[in-house]
Amino acid sequence: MPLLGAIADDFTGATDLATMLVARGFRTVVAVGSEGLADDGPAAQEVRAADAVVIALKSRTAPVDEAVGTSLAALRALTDAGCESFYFKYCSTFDSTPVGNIGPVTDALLDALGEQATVVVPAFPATGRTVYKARLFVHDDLLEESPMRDHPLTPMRDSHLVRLLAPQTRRPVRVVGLDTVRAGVQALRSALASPEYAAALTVVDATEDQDLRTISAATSSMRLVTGAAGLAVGLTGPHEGTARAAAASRPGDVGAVLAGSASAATRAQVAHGREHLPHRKLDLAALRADPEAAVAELVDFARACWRADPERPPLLYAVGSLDDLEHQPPEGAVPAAELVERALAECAVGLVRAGARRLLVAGGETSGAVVTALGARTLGIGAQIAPGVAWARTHTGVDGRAESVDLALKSGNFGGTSIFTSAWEHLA
Ligand SMILES: Nc1ncnc2c1ncn2[C@@H]1O[C@H](COP(=O)(O)OP(=O)(O)O)[C@@H](O)[C@H]1O
Ligand SMILES: O=C(O)[C@@H](O)C(=O)COP(=O)(O)O
Repeated sequence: MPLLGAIADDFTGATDLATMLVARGFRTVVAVGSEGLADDGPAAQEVRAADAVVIALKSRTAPVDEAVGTSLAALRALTDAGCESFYFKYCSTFDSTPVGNIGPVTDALLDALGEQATVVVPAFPATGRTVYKARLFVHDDLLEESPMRDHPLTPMRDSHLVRLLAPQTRRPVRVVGLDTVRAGVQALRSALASPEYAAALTVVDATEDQDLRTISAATSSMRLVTGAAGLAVGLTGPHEGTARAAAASRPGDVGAVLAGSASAATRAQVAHGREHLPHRKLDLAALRADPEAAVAELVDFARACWRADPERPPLLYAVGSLDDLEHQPPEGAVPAAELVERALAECAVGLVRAGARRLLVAGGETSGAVVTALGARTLGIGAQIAPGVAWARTHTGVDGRAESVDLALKSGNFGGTSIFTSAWEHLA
């Protein structure tokens, strides 16, 4: 029975946290939404055999009420599954709109658990995210000076976590600095227990994994912690070295890369992919004119690529440079973000129908759309490709047939430049 239950506000975030938990010795299942856990179906059975379960939601940019509602439903499902401690996973770049959803969801989860306080820990040093004096850095840049300032859905124009969070929550937002963290577990625990912090959301500085281990130890009795996947570096599960799931696909299975992300790392990966892989850019005008035909054409292109060389997965991508971003749709037209998510999701279905058994998907929202369209209920985390990115084994439900497929859900800003060509080696 799982002890740890996590709620992730997007799908790449869910596999990111699950990858960390698996590395820390937790047999981990990612459940797609909480609905599948209510009955006693295969998803519920997989969850029962796990040490940790991460429920993947697509709530990061949803309206606040919806994000709160789905997060509370997830909490109920986790509690019913036997979980005793909880982790709200949001983005290491604190992606949120000015009205939420990190603050409202945290408040709602605390209220539902009858708890007053928790910590706010987006630091993830392995991916260059550090927090110092409550400011969030992405590698050498403040968040507001990083490429995240141009994100199409959640542009981050401030780096101060108190200023970002305070307007989103009913609770006071406090800060514990690095000096207290470095003073050790007992000092941090005492600080968090003092009256000033006892009913607050407390941003805790961390610049190294050791800081995260200290925070994790000092918060071990909190029923809810919140943060990026980095905080899980301090947890230890019962299955060290044996927690990873086996791959679903077999050598020789064909695959594809679907990139809906506009993030800086993905754009560099797309540029590399364009040099080494057969590729097609999504054409917004064609998708608006006749979406079915445009998707069918992309799937046909992939089939032709597989026939020519099954070893080279085709790359279907939305954004090569920031100039490709459409900020305002033509009058009455579907916004580009929705159009692209829908198209890549339909491509994924078409590709699986055509025989694909491995898909690398770039982008959190994009991954949510793809996984949902494929009808996947759970993801079993397999081999790690890069910090925060792993292959995940799943069973899709395309045309009512359960096909085993490996999915790598890559956060927009994660992974090295060559990940679209090198990821496949990790499935061998
Ligand atoms: N040309 C475009 N114009 C506007 N938005 C786009 C375009 N291409 C893709 N998008 C959208 O940008 C968003 C990227 O978000 P996401 O998939 O979460 O990537 P990331 O992980 O980089 O944040 C998606 O909703 C995607 O559909
Ligand atoms: O914490 C992170 O950075 C990731 O797990 C994450 O949530 C990424 O989101 P996207 O960039 O939208 O994929």
